Amino acid sequence: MNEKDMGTDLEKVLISKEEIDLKLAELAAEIDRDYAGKDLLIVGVLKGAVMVMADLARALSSDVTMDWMAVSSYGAGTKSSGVVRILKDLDTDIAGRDVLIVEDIIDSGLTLSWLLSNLSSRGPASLRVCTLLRKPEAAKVDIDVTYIGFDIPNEFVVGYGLDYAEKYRNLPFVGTLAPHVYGG
Ligand SMILES: O=P(O)(O)OC[C@H]1O[C@H](OP(=O)(O)OP(=O)(O)O)[C@H](O)[C@@H]1O
Ligand SMILES: Nc1nc2[nH]cnc2c(=O)[nH]1
Repeated sequence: MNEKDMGTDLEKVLISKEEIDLKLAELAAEIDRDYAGKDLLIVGVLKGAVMVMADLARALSSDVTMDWMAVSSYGAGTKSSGVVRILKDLDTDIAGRDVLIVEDIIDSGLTLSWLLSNLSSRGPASLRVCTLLRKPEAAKVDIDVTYIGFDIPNEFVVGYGLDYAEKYRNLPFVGTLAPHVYGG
């Protein structure tokens, strides 16, 4: 799907596919450097992080292993409920492993804060976070994030994995929705 096919649903493109590709290449180079000689496990948080995981993993030169977790903190709407449920747990035992959580977005930070405490209780050798997007103005908790793609304004965004009511995940860019779409 491209920008034209979005019709009147899209308000604006915030981050283009080209900007995302460039940023992921930079982040991948940093990660390659930081984990040289290590056996890195990257953990994608479903569903939103699918695109970031796929593109980041292919931009890395090092061999990594990949695993997935699905958690739910949002209902059908656009606000975090703060209540996190595991919908799918890791297949990997992460005790003693170097683990990098890969997220599409940190908004309130509630999901990640919960995930960090859950995964750190499993005894990884190291645990860090990489996110494509972060909304500093929306933060409800302070989180130490090692790899950040873009800090963005406090607006609801879709595309590149991010949905509204399960739609728009397949847009190759990140954009904002027209207020009439979500009743904003
Ligand atoms: O910082 P927070 O306010 O907690 O928001 C961030 C979370 O929200 C999104 O997931 P969502 O719950 O929408 O599920 P999805 O990835 O399956 O779309 C996103 O992928 C993060 O995991
Ligand atoms: N689609 C989408 N999901 C989110 N989850 C947390 N923040 C957002 C956002 O801005 N857009």
